[in-house]
Amino acid sequence: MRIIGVTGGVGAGKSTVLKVLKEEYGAELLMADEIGRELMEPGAACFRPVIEVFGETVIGEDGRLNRGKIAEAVFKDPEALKKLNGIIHPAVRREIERRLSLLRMTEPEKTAVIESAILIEAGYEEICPEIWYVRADKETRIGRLMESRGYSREKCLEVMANQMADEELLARATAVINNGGSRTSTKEQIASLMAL
Ligand SMILES: CC(C)(COP(=O)(O)OP(=O)(O)OC[C@H]1O[C@@H](n2cnc3c(N)ncnc32)[C@H](O)[C@@H]1O)[C@@H](O)C(=O)NCCC(=O)NCCS
Ligand SMILES: Nc1ncnc2c1ncn2[C@@H]1O[C@H](COP(=O)(O)OP(=O)(O)OP(=O)(O)O)[C@@H](O)[C@H]1O
Repeated sequence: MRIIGVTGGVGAGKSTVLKVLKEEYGAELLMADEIGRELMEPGAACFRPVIEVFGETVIGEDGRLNRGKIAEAVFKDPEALKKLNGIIHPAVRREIERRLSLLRMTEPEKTAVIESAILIEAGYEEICPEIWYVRADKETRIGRLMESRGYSREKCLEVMANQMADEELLARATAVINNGGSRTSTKEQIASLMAL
């Protein structure tokens, strides 16, 4: 089974690359933030531990965790982010490894893609022989995020400040996808990498 790790900063285009890998190459997607989201639902493994650290005030009116409130707390405070990561990452990692072993048994011919904005920080180099770094310059990313998600410039900068620098990601990646241009150009780069 080919295992590819896809990383890149907020708004760089990871989801866009993943969509191509799934639709055109039948890849199986393992997205850390989506799995993290599932594990934070009421009754799931991380729900209570998060409340124990951040207090009852992070429970929303619908009884689920208020992600906006948690984001406000952690992206301004590296210590709080560390605590949140300490709860979410081990649980996400276990779930990803469980899904990978299942895939290895049932669909070994498939390509599995693990995606996270903080793939390297969270230690996934250990299980991903390939690390693809999806890249676009800061202003392009901010412009896209403001338009598509309604993020403020300040929010983009806050999240970026908590992510690994471009130079370090370039040094650690086994391949780089430049997503600062057109979607067609990105698809062509993916095609070259998939042909390897
Ligand atoms: C802080 C939380 C609750 C905010 O949720 P919210 O729905 O508002 O935003 P979302 O999850 O889409 O995150 C927005 C962006 O922030 C960045 N980000 C998320 N978690 C982290 C982190 N731990 N460190 C650095 N950047 C992060 C990513 O680029 C992400 O796309 C959520 O991001 C979270 O639980 N993060 C910790 C878990 C984690 O590490 N997830 C995997 C990161 S991909
Ligand atoms: N080559 C491109 N040209 C134009 N728009 C793009 C391109 N690539 C991505 N986008 C748009 O930019 C936005 C951010 O891209 P995407 O959601 O793929 O980023 P991401 O890396 O997954 O972000 P996050 O870390 O927050 O999950 C989206 O609205 C997407 O449609």
